[in-house]
Amino acid sequence: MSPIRSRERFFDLLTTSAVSTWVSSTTPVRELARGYIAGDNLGVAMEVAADQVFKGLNFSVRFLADRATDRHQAAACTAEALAAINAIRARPELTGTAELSLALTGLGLDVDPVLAHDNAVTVIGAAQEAGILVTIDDEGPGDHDATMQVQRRLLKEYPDTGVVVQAARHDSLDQLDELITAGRRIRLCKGSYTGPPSVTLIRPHDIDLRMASCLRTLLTSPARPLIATHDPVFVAITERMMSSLGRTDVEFQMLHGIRPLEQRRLVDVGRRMRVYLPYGTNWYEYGIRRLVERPANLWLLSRSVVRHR
Ligand SMILES: Cc1cc2nc3c(=O)[nH]c(=O)nc-3n(C[C@H](O)[C@H](O)[C@H](O)COP(=O)(O)OP(=O)(O)OC[C@H]3O[C@@H](n4cnc5c(N)ncnc54)[C@H](O)[C@@H]3O)c2cc1C
Repeated sequence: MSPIRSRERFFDLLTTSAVSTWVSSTTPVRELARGYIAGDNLGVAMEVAADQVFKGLNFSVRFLADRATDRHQAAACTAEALAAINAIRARPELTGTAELSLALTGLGLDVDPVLAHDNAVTVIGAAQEAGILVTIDDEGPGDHDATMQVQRRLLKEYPDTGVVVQAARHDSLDQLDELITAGRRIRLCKGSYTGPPSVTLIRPHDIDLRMASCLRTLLTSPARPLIATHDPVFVAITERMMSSLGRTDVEFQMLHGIRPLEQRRLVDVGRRMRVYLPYGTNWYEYGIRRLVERPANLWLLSRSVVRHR
């Protein structure tokens, strides 16, 4: 089985309710997973954001909401995004550095795509007034098509909205073709989710080749490239292409807790760097996804599961 497929199976096992109750209370796993989270609440996340800004980084906050299963939950998630906008607004030192990453499932995508759209409009409108950028996350193959439908509508109304392209999808280059337009903010990442073989590439080598093609397409386009990777190879290729193409508008993006020294190095050499700051008490699934992405963590995770059994 491909390492990516086994990683996804392991993630599925760790997020079943019986195992997750145990693993989330296992101290080393809990501590490691929480290293990827900016904090349990908005107040703490804002302190982390201010620290990043002090160090010369920009940031993107993401509230780790449950998937909304009714309008009430979707409204609560919308209210949290508006609270984040107000919290950023209240701190003048954060002016011009902030982005919100939005997961449409939190805003009601499962309940009704129209509801998710309307809630996103409320958030994007408020963010725009406050000078804060917004990017729509791609939550994986199960949500991709519904997300794209809502996103197409949002892009007509708010063309500055940032979008995500997961290189690992078979249709990633077609997606770039559809999305590329002058100035559009496009976040290119390898993609965290494995879908059926008809939807996503499975072999790491194939994903890397596709990432390279997407990178070339994006960097030679008039869109605004947001390169979301920790991979030293792709950081180096991006830097080399930036100098050969004379592009200075490229933004690097990395996740909180991953390669912080590299994040600082990029700032020190004059690159634009944004760190993604997820926050909230609902940290388990996000934290475990990050842990299984790193082979070095698998031993620790396997030991926790074996002890559980
Ligand atoms: C700002 C941002 C937003 C993102 N948004 C999305 C999204 O909307 N949808 C989506 O599917 N994916 C998203 N991703 C995740 C992305 O798709 C990858 O899963 C993730 O970034 C790992 O891929 P990589 O390019 O770093 O390469 P990899 O080959 O996975 O990793 C390269 C190197 O980075 C380091 N590294 C990577 N992951 C970890 C880790 N978890 N812990 C410790 N070290 C690590 C290791 O040194 C590794 O060798 C986002 C990533 C970023 C940075």
